[in-house]
Amino acid sequence: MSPDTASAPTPAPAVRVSSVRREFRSRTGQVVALDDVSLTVAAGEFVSLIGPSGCGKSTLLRLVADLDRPTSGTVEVFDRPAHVAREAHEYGIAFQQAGLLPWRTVLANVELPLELHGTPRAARRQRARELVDLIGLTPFAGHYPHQLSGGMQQRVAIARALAEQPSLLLMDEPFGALDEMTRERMQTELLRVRSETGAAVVFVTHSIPEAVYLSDRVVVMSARPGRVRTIVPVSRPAVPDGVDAREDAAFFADVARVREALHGPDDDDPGTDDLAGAAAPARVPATRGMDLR
Ligand SMILES: Nc1ncnc2c1ncn2[C@@H]1O[C@H](COP(=O)(O)OP(=O)(O)OP(=O)(O)O)[C@@H](O)[C@H]1O
Repeated sequence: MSPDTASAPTPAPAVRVSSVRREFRSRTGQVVALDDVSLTVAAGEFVSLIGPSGCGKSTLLRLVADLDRPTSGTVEVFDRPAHVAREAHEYGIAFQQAGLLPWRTVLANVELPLELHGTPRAARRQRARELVDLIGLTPFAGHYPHQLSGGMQQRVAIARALAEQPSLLLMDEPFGALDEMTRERMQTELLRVRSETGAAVVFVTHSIPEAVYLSDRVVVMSARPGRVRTIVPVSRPAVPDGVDAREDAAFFADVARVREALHGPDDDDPGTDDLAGAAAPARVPATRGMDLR
């Protein structure tokens, strides 16, 4: 049984993944990327997926996004099959590469989904201006992607993902390519944008501190075949104005809990995956591909 089945489901969760298995066939044989994965994400909740490289985080996100279909099991978004939710433009997607169109300005990139779905010109321009303002790039609205820093490009990608007022944002390592300072600013920005929009977020990351800082819950996955190993609720205490939550003792305690969950004693097969450091002391991680600062 998945650890998530213990939590009481709300009437219309943003995401409900039930007993999902995803197998791939390749020249070298069959790969079981996900096995018996169940997960519920409440409306408005921020959930991060973390786990060793190849454990199926992106595969799970792609299934939720209806970019792929499970071999067995079901994926529902707001109580509807994922493909129905996608057709209803229920969610926005931002991946590691900002994926902006180089020949379109910031404003025109943000407008793109609205244009594709037939929103009249004046309405889409107004919405794009609001979003560009929300991400603090109004002075750059007429710039082209190559005139922006990596962090700015990522902000544009997030604004574009928000264009259709999605109730669910799916993000796959959106800050992975950014330097540390920009990344921290973007994390703060994302929390602000999310609190203004009320969207649920499913966020894939390799960084334990990033997952803890952003999330209400951190889903720790085991190495292939990917399963939900455990789900760590994050305490997120209120901190006084001017204090960064990343400097709070509760933050460090939660980081340690996620780290211990990743390297816990219940590792099924520690010798064959990227959690080769599973037997090492929890605070001396040796996980390849993980950012364990
Ligand atoms: N289209 C595909 N065909 C064959 N195998 C695939 C395909 N997509 C993913 N896989 C395999 O499924 C497993 C899970 O891949 P996935 O990209 O979901 O992992 P991940 O946890 O996101 O990895 P990373 O952290 O390195 O990005 C891997 O072994 C991968 O090689």
